Amino acid sequence: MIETIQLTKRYGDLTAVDGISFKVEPGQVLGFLGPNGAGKSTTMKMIAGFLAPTAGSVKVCGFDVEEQPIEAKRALGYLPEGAPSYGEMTPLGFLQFVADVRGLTGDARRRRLDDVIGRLQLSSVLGKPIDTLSKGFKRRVGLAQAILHDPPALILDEPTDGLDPNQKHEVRALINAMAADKIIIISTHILEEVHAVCSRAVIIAHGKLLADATPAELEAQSRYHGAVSLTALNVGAAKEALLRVSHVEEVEVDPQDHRITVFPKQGHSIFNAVSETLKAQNIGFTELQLEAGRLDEVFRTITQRPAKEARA
Ligand SMILES: Nc1ncnc2c1ncn2[C@@H]1O[C@H](COP(=O)(O)OP(=O)(O)OP(=O)(O)O)[C@@H](O)[C@H]1O
Repeated sequence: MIETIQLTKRYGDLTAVDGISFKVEPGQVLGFLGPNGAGKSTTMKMIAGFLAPTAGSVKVCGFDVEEQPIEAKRALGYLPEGAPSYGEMTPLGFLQFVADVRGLTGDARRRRLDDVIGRLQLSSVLGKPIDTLSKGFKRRVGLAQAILHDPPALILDEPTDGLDPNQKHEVRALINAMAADKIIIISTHILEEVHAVCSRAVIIAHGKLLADATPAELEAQSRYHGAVSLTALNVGAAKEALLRVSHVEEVEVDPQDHRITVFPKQGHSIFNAVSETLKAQNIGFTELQLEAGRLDEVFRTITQRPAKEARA
């Protein structure tokens, strides 16, 4: 388990991380979300033991990061933001160096090197200076060093930032493949990532923890949760008919694509009634959908609310 207890970091007058507490169990991928400057990297650096907290503590697999730093670091793989490494080294040289630092020897060392080189598909670039590699390959080298000693816990700071869609997909697939038996924390401001890899999400802003929930629970906070959306041939007629369906609170038309969203009164389900009304009145429609909720809207609402109110 990774546990942060009232974790706090102050830089002079600025409180970058303000009393953050959460737990992550094996098999969970925790998405750490927040706007720029929220305190994500600072929190991750404190979990990884790269930065001492001003107050509070972190335990990694039962080891206190400040009191038992060697044991805690042994249990942890860390990909810092931007995946920095030694640009003049080759991936092979760099990974051999990390294997030395991690104390890997003999068969285990060979097996682990083969495993990460295969898993991250690094064979074709093993002998080229890291500085000359594409962003995607650099990120893969960074991930390879993080998982080289096969740690039970992983901290990945924006692992897909700046990657193209194919590279993002590859990195997410790798995280999913490792997720079953590891504790993984990834920071991101890409909300689709939460759906793609996270079993839970923590939202922070101005250093404070504002939400800790599953993606579905967060979506359920969206005003779009339970709404019904559709495209109609005759938008005006459809809107008029939909406003008369029982338990409909509001009907919105997107000014750009003219998609209609029908909002229910609180606690009511309107999907069947919407569909039946449109059919009964011969109003042509396509793409009728029940909305799960929109994470981007929940993220905006939570992070732009005053902190006290958000935590209430
Ligand atoms: N070494 C430092 N000295 C002073 N202030 C710092 C230092 N490092 C970070 N900060 C400040 O602490 C706050 C949190 O920064 P942090 O990098 O943790 O945010 P973040 O959520 O990771 O942001 P981003 O998404 O932009 O990476 C910011 O206001 C930042 O300017």
